[in-house]
Amino acid sequence: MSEFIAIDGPAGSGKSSVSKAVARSRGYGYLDTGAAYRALAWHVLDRGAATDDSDAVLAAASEFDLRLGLDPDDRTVAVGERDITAAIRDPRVSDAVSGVARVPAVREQVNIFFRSLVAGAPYPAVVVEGRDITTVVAPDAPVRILLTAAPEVRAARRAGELVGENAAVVAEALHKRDASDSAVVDFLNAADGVEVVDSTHLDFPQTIDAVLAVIERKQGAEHGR
Ligand SMILES: Nc1ncnc2c1ncn2[C@@H]1O[C@H](COP(=O)(O)OP(=O)(O)OP(=O)(O)O)[C@@H](O)[C@H]1O
Ligand SMILES: Nc1ccn([C@@H]2O[C@H](COP(=O)(O)O)[C@@H](O)[C@H]2O)c(=O)n1
Repeated sequence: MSEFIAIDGPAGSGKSSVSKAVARSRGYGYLDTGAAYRALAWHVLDRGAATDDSDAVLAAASEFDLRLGLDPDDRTVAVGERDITAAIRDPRVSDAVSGVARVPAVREQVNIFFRSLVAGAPYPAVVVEGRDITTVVAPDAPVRILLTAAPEVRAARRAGELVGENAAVVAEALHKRDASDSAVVDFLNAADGVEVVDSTHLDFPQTIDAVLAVIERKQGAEHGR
């Protein structure tokens, strides 16, 4: 049975890039839970429905053959035989994804999927990142981290990734998604026992080191080292 390393935080805080690097460096698995929500949003749109129609979302979720692995070097996401790895990063999906994430039955369904993936993982631990991982999906995980950064820093980092997109439009979309998502789960405040890593003034390697330091300290305490 794999151990959860639970990481949550707001949009653009570095959850996926930092978690992946941490998983690689420790030989752990990596689970991008946002990819599951994005894949479902893509699936709803692909069926010609809207993600603000919760009946349509539930119907799509009942016929949702999601394929998502734990290898930090393989980000492939598929629904059935269709590879949607790139499509789920499209702004059209980013704008629609909060609609599927606010349906409670969807959250229960994907959480069961996440726990079963980790339970059967061929790794000593899996770095699992998303917005409710430290609080809902794995509240008993030995390592729980809230990764954050100032809103303007997160927006600038995200704008830097999206070549050709207007920085102000990117920032507005990111803040809008945070506002919508934070009505469903609180990923802006650390729950009891959750360590905060604030990367506002850290570069990427320093952020990885800060997360690794928390993991080592927590695992050391857990195993009496
Ligand atoms: N400490 C850092 N310094 C500089 N850039 C960083 C740092 N941490 C992350 N980044 C960069 O910020 C961008 C956003 O990171 P990432 O996509 O991992 O965030 P996220 O929290 O997974 O976002 P979302 O929830 O929207 O998917 C990436 O380009 C990443 O390389
Ligand atoms: N644990 C999670 C993970 C994601 N979401 C929702 O999915 C969207 C996309 O997530 P990214 O990490 O890929 O940006 C996110 O905006 C949430 O709506 C979630 O609710 N819980």
